[in-house]
Amino acid sequence: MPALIEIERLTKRFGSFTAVDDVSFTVDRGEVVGFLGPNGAGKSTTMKMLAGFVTPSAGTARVCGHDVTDEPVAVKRCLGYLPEGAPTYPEMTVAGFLGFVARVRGYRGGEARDRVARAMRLTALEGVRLQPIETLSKGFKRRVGLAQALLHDPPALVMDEPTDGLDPNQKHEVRELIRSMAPEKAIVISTHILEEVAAVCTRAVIIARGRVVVDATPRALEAPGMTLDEVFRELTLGPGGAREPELAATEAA
Ligand SMILES: Nc1ncnc2c1ncn2[C@@H]1O[C@H](COP(=O)(O)OP(=O)(O)OP(=O)(O)O)[C@@H](O)[C@H]1O
Repeated sequence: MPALIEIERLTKRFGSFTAVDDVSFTVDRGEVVGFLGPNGAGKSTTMKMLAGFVTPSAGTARVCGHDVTDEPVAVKRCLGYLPEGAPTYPEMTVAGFLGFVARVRGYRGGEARDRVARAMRLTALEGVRLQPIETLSKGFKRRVGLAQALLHDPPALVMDEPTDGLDPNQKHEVRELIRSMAPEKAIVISTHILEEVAAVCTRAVIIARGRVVVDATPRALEAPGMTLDEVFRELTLGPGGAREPELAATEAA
């Protein structure tokens, strides 16, 4: 059976600048892949292509067997996506926003209420359910983003820095949540926190300058007597290790 997430020679060019360059990897049910790389390496762009927000320039990606370009609606049904910064509608209450997401996803009546209640329970949002999102702390806003990604209980989850902005307790809770969901799902998380990889990931894919430089278990990475931190620096530093396109054409993402 094919993996739930399949990325095959995926490439994204913005003008003459190649942000994602021939990236391939797969994620099976039960795997949590930590997607690592320095700023500007191409992590968010890869995730946006998986979620259908950016069109690939070349290559393909499939989620639950559906092609991200040819079958975008089918992909969205089986994918939960937490974008960077977790954009929401700030003036809506938590319950109002999640109810709206439930309706967009096609749930009505009791089922919609149950889905919203479950998503709020998983992300511990019940206490702020009637609060406008703009009045929440950064960590709680992030959890609202997480709740909308989990609402339809998708088999594939792609999360762009899920613990960004959370305090240590909240980080722990989100990692526990990811761990508890892992057996049933294929999960990709991007992160800059290397300890997170050891804590929740079964595999690490390191990307630099748009290209995959490592795809291995966290344990295999540490094996040659180096910490993950040292391995990361060695693989991603160097000419152009962290980069921004100087004259790259922009494209609305
Ligand atoms: N819409 C766009 N137009 C032009 N260049 C873009 C666009 N989106 C991203 N880029 C460039 O592509 C490169 C990869 O960006 P991306 O956001 O994918 O990196 P990242 O690995 O997620 O970085 P970070 O860790 O800082 O979030 C960067 O150099 C970025 O400036």
